[in-house]
Amino acid sequence: MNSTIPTTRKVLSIQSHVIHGYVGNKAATFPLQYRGWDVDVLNTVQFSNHPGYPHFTGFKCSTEELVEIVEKGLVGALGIKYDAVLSGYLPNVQALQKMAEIVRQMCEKDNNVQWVLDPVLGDNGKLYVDAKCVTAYQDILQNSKIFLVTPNQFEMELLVGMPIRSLHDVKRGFELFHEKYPRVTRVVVTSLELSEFSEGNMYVVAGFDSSLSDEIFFYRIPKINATFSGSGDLICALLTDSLLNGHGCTQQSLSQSLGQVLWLVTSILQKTYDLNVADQHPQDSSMNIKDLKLIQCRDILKRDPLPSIGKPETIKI
Ligand SMILES: Nc1ncnc2c1ncn2[C@@H]1O[C@H](COP(=O)(O)OP(=O)(O)O)[C@@H](O)[C@H]1O
Ligand SMILES: Cc1ncc(COP(=O)(O)O)c(C=O)c1O
Repeated sequence: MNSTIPTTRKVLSIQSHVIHGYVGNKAATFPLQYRGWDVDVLNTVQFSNHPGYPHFTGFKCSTEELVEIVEKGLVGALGIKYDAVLSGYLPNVQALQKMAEIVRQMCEKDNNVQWVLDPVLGDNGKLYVDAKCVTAYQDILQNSKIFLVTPNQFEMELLVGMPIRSLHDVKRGFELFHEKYPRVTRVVVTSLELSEFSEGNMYVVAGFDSSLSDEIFFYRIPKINATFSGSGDLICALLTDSLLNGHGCTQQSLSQSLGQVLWLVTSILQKTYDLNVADQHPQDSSMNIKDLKLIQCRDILKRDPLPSIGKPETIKI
């Protein structure tokens, strides 16, 4: 076999599906495919559109259906070897626990499988899953070897059990996270709103890689004047690509990968915003942007090599 031909990486993505719009698997699949991944897509729910719209219809998969597809089908009968498993929204605590147990075993049996876990719990102080999922995620993070976890600010607060409002809290939060969940190697906390940066209208995105250093790093991102659904699912998928796809010769550090992924996400959100402004009827002043314009952003997704959003700042633990 010609060793210069790169192998195509395989990921199993376990997330929600919407027929219209781009959240969950709809936000992850196209970007991953466009960046060269073979994506096996397991949809945990099938909704007409995401629940941020006033109405939606659809159905949820039962725990038994989800378990059977992975255990009997993908792993059992087909014996597929994945490079990564990406887990996101699961419809109830039982499905979350069972699916996590299956993924944990997949990673234990095969060291090559890397688990990227997005602990989908809620946003802006509001849970959008059963409260029992909080302790379920805490147990999963304590007991499983996980490559990367991507909580938002609220989810990180729930996982470490303290409010995070300042850079000092970020430092303490990461320390607590590492004490509580030593088997999790990398953490990226997306869109932190911190007291130090409230004036400048900035988000902070912070990361820590326990395998590399004792430094927390963070990027400041100017806020676009809108809210987006699916941006969390998008950043998680793009981090999976950047950290595990082996673009270029050397494996990148988490901090380098995050800088490039933030360039991609910011470019996609800005283009989505610009297209929305161009499409808007004058009476639609609310900038609650429901659907990412992922297809219109395909040229952005294809950029290689990727620029970085800037240089990270660091905090010593
Ligand atoms: N209004 C915004 N302006 C600029 N960037 C944004 C905005 N909303 C989201 N993002 C980007 O999307 C990423 C993920 O969004 P976030 O809101 O943290 O995810 P979640 O949907 O999981 O809460 C952030 O790290 C940030 O880069
Ligand atoms: C079922 C489901 N999956 C995924 C998402 C997207 O989450 P995020 O905006 O955190 O990426 C939503 C948000 O509305 C959702 O309802």
